[in-house]
Amino acid sequence: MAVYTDVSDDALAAFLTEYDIGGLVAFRGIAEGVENSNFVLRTAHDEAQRDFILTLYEKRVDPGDLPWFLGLMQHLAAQGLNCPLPVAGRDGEALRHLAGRPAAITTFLSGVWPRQVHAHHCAPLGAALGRLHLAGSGYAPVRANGLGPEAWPPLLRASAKNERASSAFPGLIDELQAALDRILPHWPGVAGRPDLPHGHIHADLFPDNVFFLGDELSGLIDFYFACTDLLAYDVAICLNAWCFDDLGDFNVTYARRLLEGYESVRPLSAAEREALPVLAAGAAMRFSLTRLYDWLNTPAEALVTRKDPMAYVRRLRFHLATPTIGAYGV
Ligand SMILES: Nc1ncnc2c1ncn2[C@@H]1O[C@H](COP(=O)(O)OP(=O)(O)O)[C@@H](O)[C@H]1O
Ligand SMILES: N[C@@H](CCOP(=O)(O)O)C(=O)O
Repeated sequence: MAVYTDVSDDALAAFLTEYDIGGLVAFRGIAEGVENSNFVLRTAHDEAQRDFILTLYEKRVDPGDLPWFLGLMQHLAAQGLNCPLPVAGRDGEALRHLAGRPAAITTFLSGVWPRQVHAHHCAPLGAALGRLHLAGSGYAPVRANGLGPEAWPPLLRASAKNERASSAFPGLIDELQAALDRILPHWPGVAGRPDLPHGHIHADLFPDNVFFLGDELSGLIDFYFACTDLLAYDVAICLNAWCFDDLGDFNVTYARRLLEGYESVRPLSAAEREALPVLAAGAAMRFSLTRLYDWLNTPAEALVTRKDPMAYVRRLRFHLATPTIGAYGV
């Protein structure tokens, strides 16, 4: 589920008077997603009906970051990227408050996310990521990645302190510590290592954040982990999220298509290609750590579905055992 905060009819009616988007026709919570509360809102203006998404921002989103996220979506949409466009109220402000939470309305995107990834999804996904990176370059404000390499040791320590860590995941804390010791000294731009191109990255472009209509990619959503970081790290996140099957096996055809799609828009430099194994290991580490933390700290009776950290630990093992870029289809 992802409706953490209920919205009463009266509160919604009062909220909508601040907009010029027509009268309310329908309103329902969306069960998918894990971070925020999302609702579909249908309004009518004269004869025309329109759908919107109402988001109430919850636990992990720092309210101070919301203007950056909404500004980035506005910028990307203006550049022609198909992403949700924040809708301003009559006073020109898109970021407002509802039911005690920061809230915003954005445009509704058509399409469905692929429940099963196939090879034909991967090139369009790569190309869309490349377009996102190019389109983001004109957005001046910067947001550091709060879940980048500096955040990984504290996240691991926080999980290690949890009394259930060793019984739920025997040996995992030590394995992740050993993996961190291998990854961090090789991270681009640290300890005198050459840096790589930076820009605004999505940082969570998993299949559930990418919509398709038939074989056509129709839009990208969920920019609430977006930040300014290594562009190739975003590629590495997608290699993890799109190129492993349900058994945890890496699919090099998917990876090749993803990279070809990306490079049809933004070719990777030789240094970016060389860095793919460590970036992919870092991406697997990031999702292993946040999933592990959430697994240990989400009460079993909570309505949200906990995501399995081991799925990303297995990816991490693959990357650490695969130090050459050939294995990625490069
Ligand atoms: N702009 C949008 N257009 C259409 N559906 C959307 C849009 N934004 C979110 N959704 C729906 O809400 C679900 C959860 O959104 P998401 O942003 O991934 O939530 P969370 O950040 O809480 O994980 C998506 O899977 C999709 O069904
Ligand atoms: N993609 C992350 C969790 C974030 O979920 P989202 O619903 O906001 O995309 C993971 O799989 O661990």
